[in-house]
Amino acid sequence: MTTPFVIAVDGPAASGKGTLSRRLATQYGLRHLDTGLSYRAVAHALLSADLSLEDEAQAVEAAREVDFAGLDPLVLSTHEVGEAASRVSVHPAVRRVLVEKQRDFARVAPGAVLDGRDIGTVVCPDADVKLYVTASPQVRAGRRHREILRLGGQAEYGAILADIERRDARDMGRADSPLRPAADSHLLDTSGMSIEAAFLAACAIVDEALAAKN
Ligand SMILES: Nc1ncnc2c1ncn2[C@@H]1O[C@H](COP(=O)(O)OP(=O)(O)OP(=O)(O)O)[C@@H](O)[C@H]1O
Ligand SMILES: Nc1ccn([C@@H]2O[C@H](COP(=O)(O)O)[C@@H](O)[C@H]2O)c(=O)n1
Repeated sequence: MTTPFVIAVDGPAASGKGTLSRRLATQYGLRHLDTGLSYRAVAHALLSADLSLEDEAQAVEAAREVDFAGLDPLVLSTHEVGEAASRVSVHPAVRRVLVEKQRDFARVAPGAVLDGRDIGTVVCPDADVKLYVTASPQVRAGRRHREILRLGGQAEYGAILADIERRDARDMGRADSPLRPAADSHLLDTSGMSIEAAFLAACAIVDEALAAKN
């Protein structure tokens, strides 16, 4: 493979894009970047410094400091940080800084799997494969609920569903880089699919693209 092979995976919260992306990266020997963590890192920096999430200039400063190698999913994966991330991600100047860093990551051989909300539409519009992973809000809320309980936490299904619907509305409704499938993306609705079935369906799509590239 001469030029980096890039797989773009987009989708709404708790759709399973991270799970799928990690497996695809392992399967195809690619690097993986969860771009949601970079928006979470900006939000976490503002929250920790007691700064307003509406303060675009401070958010840009925090975005410039983001180092993908130093992102800690354990610290950044809380509900509070996720909610704050969806608020800082509406700032266009923050997006510009993070998108440049994400593109730099994708450029390195042998290539990468990036997951997020705008990978196929904005970050890597020329990606070799674009997947749009989704599932109904009820299915996604059920998965997240089970995940939290499995990890020993406490959560109420109704509150998670409300959170997912609010996050969808904000991510799909913002002016800059709203969440939407790229015109040339493959839609994977995993509402009735196991993790394994979703992975196999994605591999079939990637294998076809690899064959066409080589
Ligand atoms: N096809 C599937 N069937 C059942 N459970 C799934 C499936 N895909 C993912 N899951 C589970 O759903 C939960 C959410 O998955 P994951 O964290 O990959 O979603 P995500 O889209 O990356 O979420 P976020 O955007 O919030 O980071 C996890 O517990 C995961 O194990
Ligand atoms: N490419 C991306 C990735 C994420 N966001 C925003 O960050 C929030 C948190 O993302 P998770 O995937 O970790 O849940 C998300 O709700 C988006 O608002 C983004 O804008 N672009």
